[in-house]
Amino acid sequence: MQDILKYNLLFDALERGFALFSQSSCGQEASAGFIDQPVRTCVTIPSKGFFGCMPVYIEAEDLLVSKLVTAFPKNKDIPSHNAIVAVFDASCGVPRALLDGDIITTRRTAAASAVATKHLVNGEPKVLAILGCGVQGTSHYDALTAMFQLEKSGSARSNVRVDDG
Ligand SMILES: NC(=O)C1=CN([C@@H]2O[C@H](COP(=O)(O)OP(=O)(O)OC[C@H]3O[C@@H](n4cnc5c(N)ncnc54)[C@H](OP(=O)(O)O)[C@@H]3O)[C@@H](O)[C@H]2O)C=CC1
Ligand SMILES: O=C(O)C1=NCCCC1
Repeated sequence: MQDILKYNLLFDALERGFALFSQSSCGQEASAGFIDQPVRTCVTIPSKGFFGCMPVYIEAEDLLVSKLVTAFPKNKDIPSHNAIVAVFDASCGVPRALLDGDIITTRRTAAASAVATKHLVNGEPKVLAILGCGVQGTSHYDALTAMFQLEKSGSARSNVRVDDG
């Protein structure tokens, strides 16, 4: 997954996916087929974290896919987020693949931020500052520096601990 899921490929795929999802969601007919993606369903594990299920039907690929993801923010020495992605054939319902979802979560999230920034930013961004050097802090640095020609970029661990209750 590390070798396959390059940011430049992800940027293009996400832009196409977001456009199709938006068209499908407002009932527009898209020649590239529709996407049916309900909001993630979550089960809460009290004071520990959550377990989320993220299904989608992608007509153009004839695929049914679901990510299953856990977020246990208090994990120490093991990742706080863990995921698998199950892929089924939408023509017959047969399972086709079970993928490690960790790199997919790490990079897709950051690539989505980079694509959103490209469309929302006013002008060409020059400076990037990231607070926090966890998995997403690091992947956002990689994705945003891959997307933009920045003059200054950096990330830092926060000395301020937010009280998470
Ligand atoms: N929308 C999406 O698709 C996704 C969203 N996420 C969300 O992004 C966030 C980051 O995830 P990820 O990077 O994987 O998690 P990590 O556990 O790898 O990193 C957590 C980050 O938060 C900081 N942090 C944790 N607790 C505190 C605190 N009490 N006060 C201040 N900083 C704190 C850590 O700082 P330090 O290193 O100094 O401890 C670290 O930078 C989470 O909220 C996660 O749920 C994640 C994946 C996908
Ligand atoms: O959308 C995702 O993927 C995730 N969102 C919140 C944290 C878990 C993964």
